[in-house]
Amino acid sequence: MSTRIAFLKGHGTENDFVIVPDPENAIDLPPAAVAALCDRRAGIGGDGLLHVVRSAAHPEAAEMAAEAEWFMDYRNGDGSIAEMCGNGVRVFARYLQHAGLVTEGDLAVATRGGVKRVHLAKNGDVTVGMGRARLPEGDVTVSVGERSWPARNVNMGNPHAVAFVDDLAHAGNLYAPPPFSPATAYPDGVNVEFVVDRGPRHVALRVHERGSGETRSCGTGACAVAVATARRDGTDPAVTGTPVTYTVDVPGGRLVITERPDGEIEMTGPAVIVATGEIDTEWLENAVG
Ligand SMILES: N[C@@H](CCC[C@H](N)C(=O)O)C(=O)O
Repeated sequence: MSTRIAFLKGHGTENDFVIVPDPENAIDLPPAAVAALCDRRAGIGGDGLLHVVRSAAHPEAAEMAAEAEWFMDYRNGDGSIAEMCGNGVRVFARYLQHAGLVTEGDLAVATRGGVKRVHLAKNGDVTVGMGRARLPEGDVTVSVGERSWPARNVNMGNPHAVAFVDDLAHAGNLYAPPPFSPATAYPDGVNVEFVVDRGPRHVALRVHERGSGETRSCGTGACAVAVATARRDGTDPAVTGTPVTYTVDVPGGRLVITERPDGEIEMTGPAVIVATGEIDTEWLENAVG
């Protein structure tokens, strides 16, 4: 007889997630199970999965338990693990509110990228303190077909390569990760953002995410883009002493990113729970094989 596991489905600017509440970390979710659940035809479908666990119950988060009760055990759609997911944190916080585990206002969420401070606003927006970006040195070129562009390395806990292009269509179909030169530039893979200008302090992006393919939004990617654009525009707050805000349009909506002179970055955007349901564990066991 099959048993059932509760799940929810949510998204943040259409970066969508299967949410699996599991406070005591009792559900085994190997990569193949995550990939089966995120499969858009044979599973529930999602760019990634948010495993909701009490920090104290997870070996990777126990040290953060005093600061943050809940750990976002984030997985990419292919089952791989990533350090951080910006849209994921907003949706994670929205789930905690939806489940009555937190109320509107401020909370802390443990992630593999450290504890993130989150604010659930009355208007439905969610703001996350994303920490500081690192800008590793290195000249990298990203190509699509005949075109190639220099890419800026920006690390938001997870790696990003940001390329400014004339037209987002030049990024092509993004079915596969765009090739880099040197090919060894990112041994652990990378998320690639293609960026165009839309107006003063306003850009738009398309993204190919490591472990998920082209997605409709990437929160860490939008932060990486804002950071790279500020350096390009001469608005780097560490230099000007003034915070800078960029509006970043993604295919699935809009994110607003502010970087302060101390390097701290805040991201604001929506987060929505769209469905609840039950996973048939017999199906999942068969899918995993
Ligand atoms: N969509 C996420 C990023 C998820 C992780 C990424 N695919 C990686 O492997 O680093 C976001 O909103 O930040």
